[in-house]
Amino acid sequence: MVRLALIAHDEKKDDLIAFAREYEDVLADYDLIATGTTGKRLLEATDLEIERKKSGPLGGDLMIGSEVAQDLLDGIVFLRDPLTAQPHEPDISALLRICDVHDTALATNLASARYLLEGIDDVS
Ligand SMILES: O=C(CO)COP(=O)(O)O
Repeated sequence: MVRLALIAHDEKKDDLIAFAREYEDVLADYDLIATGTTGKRLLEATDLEIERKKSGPLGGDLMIGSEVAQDLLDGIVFLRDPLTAQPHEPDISALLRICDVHDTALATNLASARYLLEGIDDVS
């Protein structure tokens, strides 16, 4: 089964929720994980089952990065806020880097997130 991580910074959480609602039928067939607050918001807004990790600033990005390092994840949709400095920027960079190390599909905006979902069935 496809295992996908969903993450959004605060300014992007509404966008991710709208995206998850739009693709809810597709996402319902996936094994989903999310960082803490993103997961909470998605659980409230959809009927999806989601395994919640720690909140991003408390290590959630690193927990998801650990799954990437173990080749447990097929892809990540990570809607970053490019206009706001994040206190845990090193953790974010680590997650992006380990995706490149392991050639794990990573979408950081809605346009690429659509491509990722449309293509992920083919590669998994
Ligand atoms: O900060 C995040 C990603 O870097 C997301 O964390 P939350 O989903 O807990 O807000």
